Amino acid sequence: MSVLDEILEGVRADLAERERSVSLAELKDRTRLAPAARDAYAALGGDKVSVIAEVKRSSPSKGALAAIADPAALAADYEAGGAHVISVLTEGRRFGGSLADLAAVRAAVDIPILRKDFVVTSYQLWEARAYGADLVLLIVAALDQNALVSLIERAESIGLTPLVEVHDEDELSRALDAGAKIIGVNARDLKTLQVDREIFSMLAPKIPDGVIKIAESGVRGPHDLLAYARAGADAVLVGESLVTGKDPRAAVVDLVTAGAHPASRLDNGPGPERQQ
Ligand SMILES: O=C(O)c1ccccc1NCC(=O)[C@H](O)[C@H](O)COP(=O)(O)O
Repeated sequence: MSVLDEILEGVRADLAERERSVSLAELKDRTRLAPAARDAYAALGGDKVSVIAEVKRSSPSKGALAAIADPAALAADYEAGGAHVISVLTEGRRFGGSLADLAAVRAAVDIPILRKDFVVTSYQLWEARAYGADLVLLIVAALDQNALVSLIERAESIGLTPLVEVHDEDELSRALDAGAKIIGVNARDLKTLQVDREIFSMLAPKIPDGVIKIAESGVRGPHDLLAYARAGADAVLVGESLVTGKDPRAAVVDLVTAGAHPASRLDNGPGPERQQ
């Protein structure tokens, strides 16, 4: 069984528990109290390289990373540092996250929030909206094509912006066939946990203009952001190096500053926002 399969097994068990305690109808009712979804395309599709800063306590690859007693305070620091989107890991068993983290972060920041989890049913999309997310991660490797297409459609229909994650060419063509408008290329292979930053450079040229390209994982500092940017990234998603550093806010400032530098866009052509 791969690491991803093990994670999915736990996710399905936890999901079944939540479905027993909160009905879908109740969840849909709760979404009426949630603030209107923020515009993720505006946050990610500008002419600078955007920064998605992640609230990440632990991971299957590294174990415990940071205690993060107050995820709202960390997210507020990220926002003060200029982050464009906050990613909140809500998976509990391997990442130490929760929907309570998502709600706390929603109450603390005004920028869009990504629910980062292993979504396998539309129930989780309603949860994401009910707890204040604006974007939701859909991992191609975790879904068959019918499920991927229907989750993208359902997410969009309830106001969530899907970020569709791929790791190889086959997954990329499935994401494009399914109509993904924001694609995250994860340098981490979720089956082996190996990180290979070159995967982004290999896949980015195959992603059509007008689709937002996000480089996920392995960003240790501005030099990695710049390398991803030169390979065509519109945004980077950063977790470990922010939560393990001494000053997450200053680290975000450094990334945002690098992303705003004209050199970061040299080989990149116009950003999605500036295309017709
Ligand atoms: O981080 C892991 O070990 C991991 C293992 C299995 C599935 C997903 C995993 N991480 C999720 C992510 O994609 C990252 O949290 C995100 O891209 C940030 O990566 P990093 O900056 O390298 O922490």
